[in-house]
Amino acid sequence: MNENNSFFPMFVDLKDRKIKVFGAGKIASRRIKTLLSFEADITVIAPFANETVLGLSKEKLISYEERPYKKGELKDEFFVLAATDNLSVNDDIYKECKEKNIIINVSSDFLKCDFHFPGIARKNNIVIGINAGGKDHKGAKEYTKKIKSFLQEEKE
Ligand SMILES: C[C@@]1(CC(=O)O)c2cc3[nH]c(cc4nc(cc5[nH]c(cc(n2)[C@H]1CCC(=O)O)[C@@](C)(CC(=O)O)[C@@H]5CCC(=O)O)C(CC(=O)O)=C4CCC(=O)O)c(CCC(=O)O)c3CC(=O)O
Ligand SMILES: NC(=O)C1=CN([C@@H]2O[C@H](COP(=O)(O)OP(=O)(O)OC[C@H]3O[C@@H](n4cnc5c(N)ncnc54)[C@H](O)[C@@H]3O)[C@@H](O)[C@H]2O)C=CC1
Repeated sequence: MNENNSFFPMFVDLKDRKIKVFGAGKIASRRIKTLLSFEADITVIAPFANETVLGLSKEKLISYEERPYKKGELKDEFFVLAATDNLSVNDDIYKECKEKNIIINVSSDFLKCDFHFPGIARKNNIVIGINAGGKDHKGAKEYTKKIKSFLQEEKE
């Protein structure tokens, strides 16, 4: 992993891309909502899902499979988010992705991320992604808030 340098902000077309999310709690659901706004094709796998995930599944905006991660299940995902609250499960998902060359983001370990999930501020066609290299989550959150309000206050 790249521990010293910054990550490159690659702006990617997610429309209809297959994304698997393991975990359906606070962090997973926040990220699923963001990814949906970029029109990704999302499957969520978790034994328990929160209201947000259940609601999105009911509206058929995502697929939800009520079960734990099964070793060997990954195949042709564009990328995978490991956002369970079980570190060893997150680690198993990470290892399978590495073996299969699938891009992976592990929310419990910044070193096990091929990419980081950014804070996002959007207005019309402008999309701004904020990242602090895994070294300052609070800073990323604060700058996201500041930039969001800057974009809102700006005249059309
Ligand atoms: C490296 C990264 C990898 C990735 O997951 O992609 C990562 C990793 C980790 N975060 C942790 C904790 C927290 N992260 C947040 C918030 C955000 N974290 C986000 C991104 C990232 N987090 C990636 C790049 C980070 C960077 O830029 O430096 C944001 C920007 C986007 C988003 O999550 O949507 C979002 C703000 C957006 C917004 O609010 O707009 C909060 C606050 C909160 O949730 O309110 C806390 C609580 C603690 C606190 O307050 O400090 C832990 C410890 C977990 C534990 O110990 O259990 C790890 C694991 C580790 O560091 O190894
Ligand atoms: N990157 C970030 O911004 C942050 C990351 N975290 C990390 O994110 C992870 C998730 O945190 P929360 O969403 O708050 O947890 P949560 O407790 O709200 O949700 C956990 C989810 O994982 C699922 N799960 C448990 N075992 C599973 C398995 N074997 N297969 C599939 N799903 C499984 C549960 O059913 C549940 O849906 C934690 O590891 C935490 O350390 C926490 C705070 C911020």
